[in-house]
Amino acid sequence: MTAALTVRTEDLSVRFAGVPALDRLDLRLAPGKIHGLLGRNGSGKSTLAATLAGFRRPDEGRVLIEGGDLGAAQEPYENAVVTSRVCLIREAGDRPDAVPVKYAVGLAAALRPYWDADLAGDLLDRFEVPLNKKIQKLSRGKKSALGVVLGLASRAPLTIFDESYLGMDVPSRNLFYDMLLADYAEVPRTIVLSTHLVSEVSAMLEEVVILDQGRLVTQSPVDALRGRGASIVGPAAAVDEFTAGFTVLAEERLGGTKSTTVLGDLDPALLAQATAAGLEIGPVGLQDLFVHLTGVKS
Ligand SMILES: Nc1ncnc2c1ncn2[C@@H]1O[C@H](COP(=O)(O)OP(=O)(O)OP(=O)(O)O)[C@@H](O)[C@H]1O
Repeated sequence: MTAALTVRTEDLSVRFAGVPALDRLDLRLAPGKIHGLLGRNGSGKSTLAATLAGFRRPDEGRVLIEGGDLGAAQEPYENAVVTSRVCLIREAGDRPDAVPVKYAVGLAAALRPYWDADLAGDLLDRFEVPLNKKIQKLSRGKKSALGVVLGLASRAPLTIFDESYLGMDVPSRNLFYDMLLADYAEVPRTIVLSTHLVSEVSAMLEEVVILDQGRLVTQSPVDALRGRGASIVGPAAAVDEFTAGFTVLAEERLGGTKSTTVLGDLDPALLAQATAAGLEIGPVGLQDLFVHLTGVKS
């Protein structure tokens, strides 16, 4: 039985040639949740994922992984007990690729204490990954699918997918999301999905970490983040009148109807005013908040 792990970073910095890729990060990833690790290109997501998985030694500060059958907090770097329980799947693969798929599957089965062979077989069938083909001869999408299979079937108490599924086409990615949710419901564990494609994964996430230029912008449950703003939909003139004075995150117009996403709290008096004006109030989209918080100009 997999028991989810808790991850903490304390004052974590990683530098390349003196330039910080991660800058004094203090984080806590709660056990048994699906976390989104979000940030623009170059924000430090892959560096953080690699450091959490023990692939990289921090330059300052530390990573601590605890709970489950690990018990007290331990650092992952050069620690085989921790790293056998932490599965990082990256687009690059990190596997020998002049060997058939079945070799990589056998290796994972030998190294992963919670490996589920039935699940692996089922997923290889569903993603149509041929067991006897050499990994280097697989298409990019099938290589990604192999990574997804190894990540899910490892049932590692901390499983990190670092944009490893982006090589797959949309139906395969949707299958990955479905299989991830189904297996996570059966065997809860701590999952991290690193991505800049926020809208695609936002419905699955329970908590998010947003990085920008190696620094922590925010760490928050998704619901709390969505509560930081609202979308107002209705007749364009009424929406414009109501949203004047708010920070506008996004606007969309279809004929006479407009949807404006704003930052800020809507108290009960404002909500009543909106209803009286015939406006509908909805939650703010994670993508809009992400764009705002990381300063992307749309
Ligand atoms: N091996 C390396 N050598 C030198 N600099 C690196 C190395 N790996 C990452 N960096 C730098 O560290 C910073 C963070 O990169 P990282 O790959 O962690 O970002 P990312 O958020 O995963 O980006 P992307 O979404 O583009 O994959 C970038 O400025 C990058 O150029």
